[in-house]
Amino acid sequence: EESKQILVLGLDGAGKTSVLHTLASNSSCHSMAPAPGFNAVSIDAGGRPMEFLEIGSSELLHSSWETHLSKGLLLIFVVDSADHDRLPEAKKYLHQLIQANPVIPLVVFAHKQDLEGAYHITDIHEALALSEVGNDRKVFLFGTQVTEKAASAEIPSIMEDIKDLIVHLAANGCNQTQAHGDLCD
Ligand SMILES: Nc1nc2c(ncn2[C@@H]2O[C@H](COP(=O)(O)OP(=O)(O)OP(=O)(O)O)[C@@H](O)[C@H]2O)c(=O)[nH]1
Ligand SMILES: [Mg+2]
Repeated sequence: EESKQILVLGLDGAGKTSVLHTLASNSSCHSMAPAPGFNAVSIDAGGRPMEFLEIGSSELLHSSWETHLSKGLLLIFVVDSADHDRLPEAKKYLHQLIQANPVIPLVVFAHKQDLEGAYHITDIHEALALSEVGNDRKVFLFGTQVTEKAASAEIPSIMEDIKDLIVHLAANGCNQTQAHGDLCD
């Protein structure tokens, strides 16, 4: 059986790899690049491996992204909260992605909160039209940052909390087959 993946997506430069590194710190993990534009990281979560797959946004145009989305456990979407000009593009991209899977839980990282002018999560919620991502979907939104100072120190507690949530969602989240049963109530 194919292992289920947690997908890490977002526009180029949004901070996908940085977020993955932070989630992986304090855990045993190994990473590899299965193909250009792909970055696979396996993180040990209490003895249970969790597979993360970062896919570069340019790869999605010519790869099997719909298959990845339809089979994924969870979608992590990273957005640069300070890059106001590209928010419409990020919104369009996100809505295109989630069309491929009406129930995959969505965790949005309103990232780079340390930057001046970064939008707060309420503005990001609006800009990405998160109220329109579907009624059958669990949606979470966090303001995050990975500064160099933080990278050298302990994993920020918000990241620990998000990681706990991701572990929980990955273990209990709805996928398409479960959605037809009663496991998602
Ligand atoms: N200020 C600030 N910069 C960040 C933060 N997170 C990442 N960056 C910077 O943003 C740039 C892109 O980060 P990556 O993690 O490589 O982004 P990515 O989405 O993986 O990029 P690609 O894989 O190239 O599409 C790098 O220069 C990071 O140092 C953050 O929280 N705050
Ligand atoms: Mg990257």
